[in-house]
Amino acid sequence: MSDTQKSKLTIPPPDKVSRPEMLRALEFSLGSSFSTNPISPPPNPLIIVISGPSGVGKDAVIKKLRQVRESLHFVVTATSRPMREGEVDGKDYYFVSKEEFLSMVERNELLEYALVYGDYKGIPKKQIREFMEKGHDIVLRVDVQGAETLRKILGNSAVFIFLVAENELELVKRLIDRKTETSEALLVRIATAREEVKHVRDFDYVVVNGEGKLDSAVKLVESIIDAEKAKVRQRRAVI
Ligand SMILES: Nc1ncnc2c1ncn2[C@@H]1O[C@H](COP(=O)(O)OP(=O)(O)OP(=O)(O)O)[C@@H](O)[C@H]1O
Repeated sequence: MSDTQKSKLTIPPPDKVSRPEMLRALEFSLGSSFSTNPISPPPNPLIIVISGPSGVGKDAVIKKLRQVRESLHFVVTATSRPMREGEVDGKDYYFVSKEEFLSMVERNELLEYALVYGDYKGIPKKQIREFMEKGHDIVLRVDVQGAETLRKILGNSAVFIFLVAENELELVKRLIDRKTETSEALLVRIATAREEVKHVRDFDYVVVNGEGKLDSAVKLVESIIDAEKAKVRQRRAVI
């Protein structure tokens, strides 16, 4: 009789013993006790880059995501653009002067920065490091140009999500209705958006933020995050 056959004999029928007795018998037969260690290690903190053309709804999606996912850290971008009505310094952006911004660049404090429509925007590195160390996932909101730079810096160590409207007309309507741009600025943004949508292939995921369907877009972003956290081969970003 083989060893396996012998050990099988020592296991009582399941209907004759309690669960603890059964566990003991199984452990005895296998020669080791059952582990309570997690089978998979905890997922790495994730960097999620959310991008898309101007007016597509990046801020709107992020605002909603902030309400439903408190564990995410939304990096506050530094910008030299003037504050819009209703915006709060330190919450929406860190509003700094052009001079202050350029000294942050000189001190190498920014992960990425760019001059966008005449204003500087950049991502403070320190904030990302601090929150990743605490185990938080990080959300970066950048324009398409910024996403391309970040891809060069971070490669596949971050997940890149491209937001689009259902079609060009809807995007233009949204920008018109927002009433935050002059006519000239509006024209530049629309012309740029036309070019930017061609860059969708550089991203990992595309999410349609359809008219009146903000909730669905946010749900899809949440599903992407969940799927990323369940990946066997996790991304590992080092800033
Ligand atoms: N799903 C949606 N349906 C209808 N309106 C929307 C939707 N998503 C966003 N909007 C509206 O469209 C306008 C543009 O959205 P938002 O300001 O979030 O865009 P953005 O991508 O952050 O733009 P920018 O890059 O210029 O800052 C806002 O007035 C916003 O309320």
